[in-house]
Amino acid sequence: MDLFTNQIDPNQNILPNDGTVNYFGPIVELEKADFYFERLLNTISWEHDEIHMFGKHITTKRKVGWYGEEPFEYTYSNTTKKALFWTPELMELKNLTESRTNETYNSCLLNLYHSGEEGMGWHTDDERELKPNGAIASLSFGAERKFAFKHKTTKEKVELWLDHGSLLVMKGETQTHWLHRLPPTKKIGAPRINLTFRTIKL
Ligand SMILES: O=C(O)CCC(=O)C(=O)O
Ligand SMILES: [Fe+2]
Repeated sequence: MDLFTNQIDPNQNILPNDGTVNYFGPIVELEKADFYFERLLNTISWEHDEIHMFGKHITTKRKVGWYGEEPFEYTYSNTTKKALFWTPELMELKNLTESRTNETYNSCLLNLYHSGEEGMGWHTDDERELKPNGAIASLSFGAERKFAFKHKTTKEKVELWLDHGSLLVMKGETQTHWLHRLPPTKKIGAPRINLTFRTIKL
């Protein structure tokens, strides 16, 4: 079943079972969201992601940034990155996200998608450095994009649109039972920046 949420209720779990995902809709007003998009675009140390998979070396079109309260090392797809210290905007956005989600985070992975043709394939955020079942909060700026969940065993799908300035949180057993992705599309030309606040195990 495909579900498109048009009514926004942050208390509603958009997953039918095996995890919790809440969509808050936009949590910063439009002008502020435009400001953050511009600022993040110009101040984050964006780098192409180097992925080592199946013996191949791939450079993604999408760019990434990795920040945190300590120089945490984070390994995914056989690449290790060392976190840079929070920028002022990241610190503000972290505080806002913590107060809205009632959770704490110590790091943030940023993704810059230059257009709809860049996306992210099916995956779970369950790297060994992350606190098991820790909340992952996702902030989006720029082009509105579709986001999808797929249950690992039942294959059930849940889809929604992530708006400019919006917040989504994935909690509980979500990463154990569900995959998620950002599908690529030729219909969207504008760029998008996504921030996922995470907790690295100390
Ligand atoms: O861009 C997004 O909305 C999702 C990013 C994501 O899933 C990730 O960084 O792990
Ligand atoms: Fe993810």
